[in-house]
Formats: sequence, C-alpha cells, structure tokens
Amino acid sequence: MTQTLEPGDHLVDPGHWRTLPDLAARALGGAVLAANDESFAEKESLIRPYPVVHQPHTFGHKGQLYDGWETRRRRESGHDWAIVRLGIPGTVSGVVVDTAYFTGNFPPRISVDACRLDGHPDLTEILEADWRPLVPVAEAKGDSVNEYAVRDTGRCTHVRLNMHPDGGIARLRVHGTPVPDPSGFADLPLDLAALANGATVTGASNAFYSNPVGAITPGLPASQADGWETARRREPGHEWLDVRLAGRGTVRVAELDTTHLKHNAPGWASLEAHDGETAFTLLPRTKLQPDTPHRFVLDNDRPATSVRLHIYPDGGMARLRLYGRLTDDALAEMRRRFDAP
Ligand SMILES: NC(=O)NC(NC(N)=O)C(=O)[O-]
Repeated sequence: MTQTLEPGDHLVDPGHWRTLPDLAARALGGAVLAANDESFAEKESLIRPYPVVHQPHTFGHKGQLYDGWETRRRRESGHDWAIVRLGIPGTVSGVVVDTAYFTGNFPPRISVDACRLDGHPDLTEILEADWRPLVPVAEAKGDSVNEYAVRDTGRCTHVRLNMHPDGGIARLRVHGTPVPDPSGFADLPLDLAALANGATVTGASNAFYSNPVGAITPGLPASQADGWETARRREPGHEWLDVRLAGRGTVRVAELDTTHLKHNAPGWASLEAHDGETAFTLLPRTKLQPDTPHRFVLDNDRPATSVRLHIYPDGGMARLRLYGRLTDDALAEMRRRFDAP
C-alpha cells in the first residue's frame, strides 16, 4: 500500500485490514439471506451503509426500536444466526461486529463462519454448505465496535454471524480482498479498474470526504458521498488516486465520471499507467465538465499493472472505469487464484 495520508483521511491506518473493502456491503451486492429469528429487529439492517441511528424511549409494537438485527430472549439452549451473501466473494481478513446502542441486550459472545459456494446456490444448499470458522467464539462488548482479525486464505461467498446465546447487533462488516471468478469474463474486454474484477485502490493523496474505493465500486454513484472527494487544496500541486488493476492488461477506454460533483469537480484530469518500473501517459491532461460521465478512447496498446488518476487541482471522481483486456498471463494467474482451495 502506498497511501499518502493527511489528517481527516478515511484510510486511517494504511495496511490494516479495516482499510480493505467491506465485501458484504449492500452497495457491492451483499444480502442478508436468512436468520433463525428476527423478532425484535430486522436482519437486513446488518449491512445498511449508514451510520447507526438510535432514539431511546421509542417503542413500536414489539418493543424499543433498534437499527440492527435483534432476536428475542432465548429460553432454550442454542444460539441465533444470520447468513449473509457477500456482494463480492473473496478472502476475508477481518470482521467488524458493531453493537452500537445495544446495551442491555448485546450478545456476550459472537462467532463467524464462512463457506464457498460458487454459482447461484439456493437457501437449502447454503444452509447445508460446508461451513468453516472464520472467528471462533469470542467475547463481544455492548455499544462497541468489536473488531476480529481473521486468518483464513480461502475464497468465501457467504458468512454466518452467530450470537451466543442471543441479542442484538447493529452492523456487520466483512473486510477482505475480492477473488473474482474469471470464467464470467468470457474472453470479453472488462473494466480493469473494477473492485468486483479484483482491482483495488492502493493510494490517494487526500481522502478527506470519502473512502476513495467508492470510485471503483459497481453501479451509478448515488450521491456526492458515493465516490472519491478530496478537501479543497490550499497549496500548489494537485491530487491523485492510485488503482492497482485487476491484473496486467491493456486499457483502451477510460471513463471519468464527475456525476454529482457540480461545484467541486476537477478542472482537468490525466491518466498515467505503470508497468513495473515503466510509466507512460494513457490520457494527457484533459479538461473535464462538472456532473458529467466522460468517455475517452485511448491510443494505447501497452499493458500496465496500475494507473494513477491525476486531478487538477482537487475535487474528486465519482467513478473511474478503465476498459481493456487482461494479458494471457494475468488471466491464467486469476484462474489459479480462483481455483486455489
Ligand atoms: N427491542 C427491545 O425492546 N429489546 C429489549 N428491551 C429493551 N428495552 O431494549 C430486550 O432485549 O428485551
């Protein structure tokens, strides 16, 4: 990782697993598929993208309202569980179990399991899958961000969050590294900068307003908060964002999307590719429009492993898409990674 960080940056601890993307995030396609019980509060809240909200002494038909997943008080042995499909399958390096506002009703212990089921399994197949522990039964604190590092190198498609014996959890975040299924690429050109295809943000000069990984997430940007936005730059120079491509490949079309950046879009941008020690220009400094998805056809036939997006002088980028083809070696390496146990 080569982050250059400044106060207020979202990538607060470079190299820490919490800076890896949340593979369970709804924005990446995550879903809470099932839970054995959700008597007090709905399981779907576990992967809501928003900060947890709470208003004490607000009672619905079932009791106090909580923003999270909450089960009834258990009167028999056993434990409660919820199953989450990862939006992007991958290896998991750490799990966050946030019990915000659950004080008299948090689970004293949690555990997390994972399984790998490629394709499109139904719920019965998922329930009967070969589950393995990611986080063995561990203590949890109430009204706290509980962090658990994970040592597991296998590809995970689903996780199961367990509460021992019962209680409530506000949010579950599953931080890790995408491991795409290259058979889905079907020899077509692809977005070499897409998180879902295995690309990653490895650095940003400034990440004041948002986590820059937003710039390579799927779908259209929902708002100005969804993408990369820097603080106003008060010194000479300019801001930049580094993306390690899904694999070594040749970028032929670049999409620089300033959607929602109406009064804070960069004036200009350029793209610089890196292949090992060699650097070359993909897109020379080019004028940008606010709130606009720009598409540039590039005069390029050289493969690269990473790309630096320069923006002048500051602003951000809602989405960066770099369409092209992987080299045969990169595709073979991706197949090896996918096939690894
Ligand atoms: N949602 C609830 O009302 N939960 C509980 N009670 C309060 N007051 O929060 C509980 O676990 O019994």
